[in-house]
Amino acid sequence: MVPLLRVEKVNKAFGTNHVLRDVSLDVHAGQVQCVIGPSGSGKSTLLRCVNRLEVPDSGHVYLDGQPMGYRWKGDTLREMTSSQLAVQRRQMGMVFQGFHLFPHRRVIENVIEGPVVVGGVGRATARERAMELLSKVGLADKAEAYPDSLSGGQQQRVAIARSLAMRPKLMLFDEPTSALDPELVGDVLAVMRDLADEGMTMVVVTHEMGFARDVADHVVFMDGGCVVEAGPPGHIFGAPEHERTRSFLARVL
Ligand SMILES: Nc1ncnc2c1ncn2[C@@H]1O[C@H](COP(=O)(O)OP(=O)(O)OP(=O)(O)O)[C@@H](O)[C@H]1O
Repeated sequence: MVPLLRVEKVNKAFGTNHVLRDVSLDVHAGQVQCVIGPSGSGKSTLLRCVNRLEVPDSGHVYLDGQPMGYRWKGDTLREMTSSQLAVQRRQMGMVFQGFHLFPHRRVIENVIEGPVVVGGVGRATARERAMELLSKVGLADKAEAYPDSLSGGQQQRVAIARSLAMRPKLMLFDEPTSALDPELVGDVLAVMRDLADEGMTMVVVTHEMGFARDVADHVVFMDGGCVVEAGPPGHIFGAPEHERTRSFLARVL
């Protein structure tokens, strides 16, 4: 079966800093993969290469069998134009550590912006769907509020609803709870857990080991820009094979 997402031997350097080294992974539809590892190991860069916010130096990323950033013309691969790439990128939702909401627009406007402006969905339909999504993330009563009046955890849940409004095939989360006060982390993780239960395909860069252990189908441990070890959480957390994995887990658990 073709994986929904395939990362194939991706390399990325910033100057002399070789940040990703031959990173490969497959994510199948409905899977949750958590990427863990020490600070600076390349986790965020990997996600950014997946949705092509960064362009890999070599290697490829395939979404549903289609190479990200390229299209076939006859039997040669041609680089996409930026507007073609934007369309392709929309198939992935991305949630960052910061929430990047529009501060001067109400919560509901933040959620309907993408479908209306980019997706060409009518306002009434977009609004109805946005209200469903805000209910899903537990914030229907905040639809008319401005982002600044919400807690960080609530803003992050709005950011998740906003990504979902574009009906992505896949959600990428880059440390979505790292900027939150500890007491707000649980609500965001609960929303992500619900998404996982509903079958959303997710790649989650996280320092939340409990989430990785309990929710992931597959855990990828990165260190020094390499995938050191990957497998089911029972294997990574219960019986890691590599000393680097063991010493990382001993530090964080
Ligand atoms: N745009 C950039 N320009 C230059 N160097 C960068 C850039 N983005 C990332 N790096 C470098 O790449 C390395 C890996 O960073 P990255 O953010 O991918 O790691 P990470 O594993 O996500 O770390 P953390 O857990 O702290 O977020 C770091 O040395 C970082 O300084």
